[in-house]
Amino acid sequence: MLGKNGIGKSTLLRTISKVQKPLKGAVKINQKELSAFTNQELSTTLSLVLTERLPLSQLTVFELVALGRQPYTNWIDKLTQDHLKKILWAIEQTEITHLKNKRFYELSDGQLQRVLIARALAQDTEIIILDEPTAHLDIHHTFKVFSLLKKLVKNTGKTIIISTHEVNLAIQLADEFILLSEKQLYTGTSQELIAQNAFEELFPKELISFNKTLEQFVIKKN
Ligand SMILES: Nc1ncnc2c1ncn2[C@@H]1O[C@H](COP(=O)(O)OP(=O)(O)OP(=O)(O)O)[C@@H](O)[C@H]1O
Repeated sequence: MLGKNGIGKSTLLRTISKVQKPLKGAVKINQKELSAFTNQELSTTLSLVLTERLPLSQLTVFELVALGRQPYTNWIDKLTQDHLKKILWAIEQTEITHLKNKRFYELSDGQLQRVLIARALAQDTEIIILDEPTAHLDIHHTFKVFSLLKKLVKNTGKTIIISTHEVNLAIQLADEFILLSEKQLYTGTSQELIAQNAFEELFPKELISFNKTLEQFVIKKN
């Protein structure tokens, strides 16, 4: 999901994930109105990864990821072999095995982001929603998170929806776009959006412009 600052990306993601009520209209997941989902149903259908700082606690990385199993267990001390398997799989997929026993407050932003993705994976939902998952990351860690998400889509068939300002990277990696602009909402593949000149609507044209051949935004020389 792309759109300039303040256009409404987080609001739309919060609406899709039932954190807030729709300002207008309705949300349906698999033909069912979101308002008809119980909390239990929703937490086994959709997981949400936000960039907000977590409340301070003594939780280890393993325990934080294990919390993803809460919709199925309620208590960490009742983890069965099946739960354990899913938690370890999530840890392995996100390549955080070496961090398993660390306290989560010891982690770098890039490591924490992978841990939160692991928790969402452990939650085992069809849909994962991430609001600006690379907000505080350098270009290397941004790419690491993007390629991890791409790998997960390929390996698990999950639907992963992210909002991002990393337009150039998204054009290379995302299968489909939702692009919010003041005029309208565009959806489709990058090629479909390029054909509609949708990327040009993201930003004012004085400083950067969209280069259709490169399929990237470039800085204007003068
Ligand atoms: N459909 C809407 N109608 C009216 N107000 C809206 C709508 N969507 C969002 N807003 C308001 O616009 C403001 C910015 O929204 P939001 O934080 O969702 O934008 P954003 O695209 O996520 O911004 P950023 O990229 O800076 O994080 C908020 O005050 C929000 O309440």
